[in-house]
Amino acid sequence: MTALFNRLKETNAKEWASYVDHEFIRQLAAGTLPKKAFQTYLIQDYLFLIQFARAKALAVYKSQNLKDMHAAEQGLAGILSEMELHVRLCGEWGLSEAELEATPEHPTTIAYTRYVLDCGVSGDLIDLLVALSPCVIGYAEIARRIRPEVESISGHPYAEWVSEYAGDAYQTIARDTENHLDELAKKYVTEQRFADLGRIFATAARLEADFWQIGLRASQ
Ligand SMILES: Cc1ncc(C[n+]2csc(CCO)c2C)c(N)n1
Repeated sequence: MTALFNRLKETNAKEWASYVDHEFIRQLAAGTLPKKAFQTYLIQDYLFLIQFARAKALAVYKSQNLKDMHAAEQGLAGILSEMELHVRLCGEWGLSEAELEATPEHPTTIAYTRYVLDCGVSGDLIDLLVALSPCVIGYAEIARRIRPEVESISGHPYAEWVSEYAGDAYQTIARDTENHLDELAKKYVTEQRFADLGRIFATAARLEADFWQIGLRASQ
């Protein structure tokens, strides 16, 4: 069987494309995305990452062995370091960490994060990791693809954001995440189960596309 993650992507190609080829990303890559769109997105992303840190902690709870726990631990460490970027950029715009945390969550932020948490609470570790996979692996794919365009524009306004995700540290986390999911799938995922996991994957990819839309809507 093709490795699980690639198979999920191929089976849900439309939802995947709506996420990784979103208009927000096209404008971001070209450097034309309005600042208001990016700022609105990044503040919501900070709130999103707080919930995703909880989801990684839930992955520890759902793990039955140390290997799976370490993988969740690495994911949690990745989120905490990613949030330093958010705090720094928002600080440059005059927003404190306390103000960030006091910002109300957008309905899409609530929908996406609570959906993922519920996949983990009501399902097993694989359900949870599949719900998390578009987020972790999608950003690595997006950043790799747009990096040449971003680097060709001097003084690109979003260069720091892109280099965070295109950098070796993050690319390695994303590759490890994909390999870990594929290994678990080889052991535990049957053909019957694949359809259920596909629905989780497609929902998470659609919610990622909606998440970009939070930013675009704010600048219209
Ligand atoms: C909406 C949204 N989707 C994905 C990411 C990317 N992301 C989420 S958690 C994490 C660290 C994984 O170890 C990364 C890179 C994001 N920031 N916001």
